[in-house]
Amino acid sequence: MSGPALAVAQVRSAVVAALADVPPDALVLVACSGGPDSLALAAGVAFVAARPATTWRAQAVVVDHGLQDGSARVADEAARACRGLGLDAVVVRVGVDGPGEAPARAARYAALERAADELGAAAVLLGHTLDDQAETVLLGLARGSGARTLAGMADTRGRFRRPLLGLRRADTLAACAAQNLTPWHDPTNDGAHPDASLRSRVRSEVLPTLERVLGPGVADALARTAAQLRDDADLLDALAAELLAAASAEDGLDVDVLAAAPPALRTRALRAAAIAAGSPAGALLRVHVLAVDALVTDWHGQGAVALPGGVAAGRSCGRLALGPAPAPREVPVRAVDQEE
Ligand SMILES: Nc1ncnc2c1ncn2[C@@H]1O[C@H](COP(=O)(O)OP(=O)(O)OP(=O)(O)O)[C@@H](O)[C@H]1O
Repeated sequence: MSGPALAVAQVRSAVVAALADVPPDALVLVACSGGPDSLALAAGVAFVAARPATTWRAQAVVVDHGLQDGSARVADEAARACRGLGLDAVVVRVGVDGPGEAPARAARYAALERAADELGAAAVLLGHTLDDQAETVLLGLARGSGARTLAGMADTRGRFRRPLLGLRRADTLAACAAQNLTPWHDPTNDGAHPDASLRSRVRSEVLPTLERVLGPGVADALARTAAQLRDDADLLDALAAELLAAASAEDGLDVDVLAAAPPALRTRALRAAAIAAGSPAGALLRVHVLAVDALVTDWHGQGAVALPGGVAAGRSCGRLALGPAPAPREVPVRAVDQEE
C-alpha cells in the first residue's frame, strides 16, 4: 500500500478502534474546522459510518469563533466539505470572551458540549495528532508545568475522543490529498504570521530545530513522555483523592492528616479541594496551591489565602477550610494556556 493510501487506511482504522465501544444507534459527532487533521478525520468517520457493519450514526459540527474576517465563510466551507463526504453538518457560531487561544478553546469545547447535549450524541471526535501532543508537552516543559500538563491530551475525556493521537500531521495531510480533499490552512497556524500563537511557533520553528539538532524522532519521544506521565499522573491523582477523603471532616480538612502525607499527594489533594470549592482549574496555578500548602506545613498564624474564583483557604483549630470568601489577597500571577 502506498503512503497516501496507507494514511487513509490508518485514519479509518483509528476511527474504528476509537468507537469500538459506542452503543448501537449512538450518534457520533466529528468536530471539524476544515483543517487537514479534522477533515481527514471527518472523511474517515464518513467512510466507516457508511459501512453496513457500522451501527452508529455520524454528523459533523463546525464552530465559527467569529474571530477572523471571513470566519463564517470558512465555517460554511468546512460544513460543505463534510456534507460532500456524506455527513450531515451544522455550523455553531460562538462568542469568544477575550483574546488569545484559551478563550477560543473554552468557547469551542462549550459549544461542542452543548451540541452533543442537544443532539444526544454519545461521542465527540477531535482531530488532534501526535504532533499536537508533542507541541503540548514542549509548551508545558517551557512553562515549568507538572506531570498532569506534561501528560498532554487524553485519548478519551468524557464524551471527547481523539482517535488520531497516534498519527502524524503528515499522515492527515496525505490522507486528505489521497481523497482529493482540500483542507483549509489557518494563516495564524503559520509561525511567521503576526498573530501566530505560541503553539504555531513551536510547530513551525521549535520542533523542526529540535529534530535537526537532536535527530528525528523527537515528536514521537515527546508523545511517549506524555503517555508515561499520564499513567503516573492518573495514579497520583487517585491516591490524592484517597488522601482528600481521609482528611475530610465535617468542619474542614484535618491538617494533621494532610501534613503527614508526601508533598506530591498533599499538593494534588489541596488543588482538588480548591477546585471543588469553586476555584477554576485553568486559573489555579502552582503558586496558589503552594500558598495553601504553607497553611498546612509552614503555619505561623498567617491569614487566609485568596484563590482565583473568589475562593479563600484559611486555617483554624487544626482544620483547613476552603470556600467562597471576599478575596483579601490574590497572588499576582500570569494565566497559562492549556488544552485540557
Ligand atoms: N472551528 C472548529 N470547529 C470544529 N472543531 C474544531 C474547530 N477548531 C478546532 N476543532 C477541533 O479541535 C481539534 C484541534 O484543534 P486545533 O485548533 O488544534 O486544530 P489543528 O491542529 O489546526 O487541526 P485541524 O487541522 O483539524 O484544524 C481539531 O482537529 C478539530 O477536531
